[in-house]
Amino acid sequence: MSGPPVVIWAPAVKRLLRYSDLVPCLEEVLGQFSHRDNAEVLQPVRTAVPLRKHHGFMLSMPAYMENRGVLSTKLVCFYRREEGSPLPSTQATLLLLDPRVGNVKAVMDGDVITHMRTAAVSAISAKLLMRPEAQVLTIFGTGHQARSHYEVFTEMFAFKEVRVWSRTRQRADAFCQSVPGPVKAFSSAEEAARGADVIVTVTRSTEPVLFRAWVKPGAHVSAVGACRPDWRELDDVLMKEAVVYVDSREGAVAESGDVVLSGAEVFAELGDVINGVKPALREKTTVFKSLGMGVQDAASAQLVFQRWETEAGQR
Ligand SMILES: NC(=O)C1=CN([C@@H]2O[C@H](COP(=O)(O)OP(=O)(O)OC[C@H]3O[C@@H](n4cnc5c(N)ncnc54)[C@H](O)[C@@H]3O)[C@@H](O)[C@H]2O)C=CC1
Ligand SMILES: O=C(O)C1=NCCCC1
Repeated sequence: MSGPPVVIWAPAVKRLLRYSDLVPCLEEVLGQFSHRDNAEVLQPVRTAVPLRKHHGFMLSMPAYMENRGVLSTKLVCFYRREEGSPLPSTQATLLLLDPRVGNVKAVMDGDVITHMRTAAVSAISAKLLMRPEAQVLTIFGTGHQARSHYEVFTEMFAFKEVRVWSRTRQRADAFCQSVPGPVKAFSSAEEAARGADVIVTVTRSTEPVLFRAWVKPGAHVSAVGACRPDWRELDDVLMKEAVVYVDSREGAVAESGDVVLSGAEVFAELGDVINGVKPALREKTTVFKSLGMGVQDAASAQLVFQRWETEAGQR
């Protein structure tokens, strides 16, 4: 019989997970995913259960990496919240199992993992697809993902200017005051976007907030919100004119309103670029449409658990 699972909650996950470990680990995992070799990664398209009464969805995100011996599933609920609602818009819990016997080894907070692994994957997209001379980063949104994206983008790259846009100036100002480095607050999305080399959209919008007319030719856009087939963050023109990269083709055609409703062609997965199978067209305007993958959570949970075991062994 196996013992009960350990519980590793948000403060411990935050202490144990570092971008310097996460980014190279996820880069490797994205490449493995795109090989479509079942011994490397098995990840069915996630299921979404609508919580109609509560204006939300529960996603179930299993993944198995046979070669690494990692089996996990994340349950994440996300909601359309009224502005100013005290309730969280996303809540996640992760189960890490022993694939040999099927017992749950750890129950982990999934929020910190979701914030950090999503931002880390966007940073990988920027590393691969932004122009080397990129100087200006713009973030649309001021929530959890905005913060984690700010953290990893400023840790990995040396932008000369960072901008943030929110629908209210107050929230943009509050974001600027809460982060360690200089950020310019914008109350006009257009002004925040014009001239930016990299634009990260991390909003809960269901309508386009970023338009091709505002995007500098050759810029890189990492589009992280709009994770339902009828939700949008980017307009049709941007989707059709840019070269579109995704985390998973199956996920993008099933879940991305920006891809499905625009009719844009998906050029490649990030993993295809990492594997050298598809080029990184840095000179073109590029969009990375992120939806999130169970295998990103699985690899992150393994990193947390390994560090937790090391710490436990030292106690
Ligand atoms: N691609 C992925 O792997 C993941 C995507 N997400 C998605 O990323 C987005 C952001 O997530 P969090 O930062 O955790 O949410 P959050 O609730 O912490 O922040 C959302 C931000 O969007 C803004 N916002 C809300 N409605 C808006 C509208 N109509 N127009 C413009 N801005 C609006 C809010 O003011 C806030 O700044 C959500 O859409 C979420 O579903 C979340 C986790 C993973
Ligand atoms: O991958 C995830 O985790 C999520 N993706 C879409 C929205 C909520 C969380």
